[in-house]
Amino acid sequence: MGGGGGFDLKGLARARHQQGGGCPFSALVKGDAPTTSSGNGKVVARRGSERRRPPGPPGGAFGREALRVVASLTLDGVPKTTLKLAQEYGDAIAFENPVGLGDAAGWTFLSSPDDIEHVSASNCNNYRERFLPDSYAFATDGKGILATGGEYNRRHRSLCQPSFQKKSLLASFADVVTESTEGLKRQWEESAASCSGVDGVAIDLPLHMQRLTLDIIGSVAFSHDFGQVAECGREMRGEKSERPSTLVQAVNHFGEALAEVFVTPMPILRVLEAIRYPSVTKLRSSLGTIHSEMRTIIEGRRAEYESGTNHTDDLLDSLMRARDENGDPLTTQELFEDVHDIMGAGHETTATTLSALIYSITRHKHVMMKIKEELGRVLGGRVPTFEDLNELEYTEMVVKEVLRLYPSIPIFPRVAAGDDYLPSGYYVPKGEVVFMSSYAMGRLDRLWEDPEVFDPERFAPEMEAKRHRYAFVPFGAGPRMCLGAKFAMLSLKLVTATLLQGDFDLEVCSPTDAVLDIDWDITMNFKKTNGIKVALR
Ligand code: HEM
Repeated sequence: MGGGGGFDLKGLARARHQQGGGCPFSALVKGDAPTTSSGNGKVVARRGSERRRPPGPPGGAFGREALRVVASLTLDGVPKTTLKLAQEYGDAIAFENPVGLGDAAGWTFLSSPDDIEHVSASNCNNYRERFLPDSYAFATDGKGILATGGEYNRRHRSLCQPSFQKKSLLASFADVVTESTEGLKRQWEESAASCSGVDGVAIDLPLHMQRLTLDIIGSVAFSHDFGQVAECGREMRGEKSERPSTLVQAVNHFGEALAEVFVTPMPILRVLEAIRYPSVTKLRSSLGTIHSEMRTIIEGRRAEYESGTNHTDDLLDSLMRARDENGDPLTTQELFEDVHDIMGAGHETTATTLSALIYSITRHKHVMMKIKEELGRVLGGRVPTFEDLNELEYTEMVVKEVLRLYPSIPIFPRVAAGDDYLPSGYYVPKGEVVFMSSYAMGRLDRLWEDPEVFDPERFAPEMEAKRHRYAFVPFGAGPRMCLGAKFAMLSLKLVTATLLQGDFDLEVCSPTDAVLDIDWDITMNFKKTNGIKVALR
């Protein structure tokens, strides 16, 4: 993977060597450590013990090394920087925050499975809150699931979670996935059949996957057809594009505007709003449009319920029927907030993973052959269903290998509610922001043999059984784990199984790297178009 332009850590290695190979930058802070929790979640008294901090950049928060790390974050992006840090410093690294930026005590980056298990699961009560940039709370008014915490998050999660766990609902979502993908497959087949040139028809894979997943999430969430797969067909036939619907435009504008102001702190966002700064105005107006369009849909659905004419069975229906422990339903406003949040969380993440998935399969001919063999054996040309999922074992191994190399949310951060000690022995003070990097974990050679090699066999059941459960965490872990993980896995497998049974051959046009040097945009999703083009023949 690309490492250009980043920070040079030779100085660190030298310093480590001079100090006898240990961990030279660990700060030892003497003091009365408060009562804290052990790796298995039990409370242990650590009074009088040394508060050993993870290593940090020599020279402190304002030293040259720290500045180089900041430069790397800007130039290489957060995921690649976390990998470099993990390779150079080991399982944990801490940055102090002497000026109290963002109210964080400091920032710790973790990449050891034991520490990840401790923070995300076994001692999760100390790390319930997610750390997200202010822009997210600004855009969602502090509502929804992703950016909230405490009792609010618990109530909404518990109301929304059953929709992504109930077998009957997942089975009907699976039908939506295959139906939309069949639509795209037909467009691809028609284009391939009508193309006489030897080079085939080149398609912009990320764009097609974005459109496919928007159609899927629209149908699953509230039985709405965004008409994006049809747009792929029109484009491929060289027909005039249809003007996108108001809702599609608003969804796209919202994503663009959020990316533009993603790392802007709240006070500045407020000022930008007051002076009607274009990105903030775009954010507000697109959200207003999504809100009013979806409110109309939600109110229409309520009216159907009341008149007994409702025939849909989607996420919105499921949430309308849901009741909390007091028997209260979600209000119309809450329904909007949760459905919108879930759509946002599930759309681009799945689209970008699918791009990396189809690319990787197409690029590795032996993988393509093995998947096709499995599809032929299990499905024999028919459309896959929910019941087939368990049989598609090799396809699942390939999906997991793609998630290892290209987790579309590469980092999942938490805030420490109280002082704590990690299984690695390091001290975490209250208020510390703890970053867990699934990207770094997926590419460390202390966790994977030849991590840069694309090899689905590492996810064969016997190989998985030997591995630490928390070495592979593309969906995060613990009580804040991805709500849609099952649905995402189901979608990734079914889209692959449907498309690869199409009457066309797929060939990579560009790029040609075995492992993609993917860039993440500021919102932590892969950049929209990474120049991935495949040809249909
Ligand atoms: C390949 C696709 C996806 C990936 C890699 C992914 C990954 C993640 C990750 C890493 C988190 C943070 C977990 C943590 O902090 O422990 C997350 C949260 C979340 N995801 Fe996904 N996700 C995907 C698809 C989806 C889908 C399809 C949906 C729903 C339809 C969804 C809904 C959510 C929600 C609601 C949260 C917030 C949960 C909370 O804060 O309590 N995700 N996802």
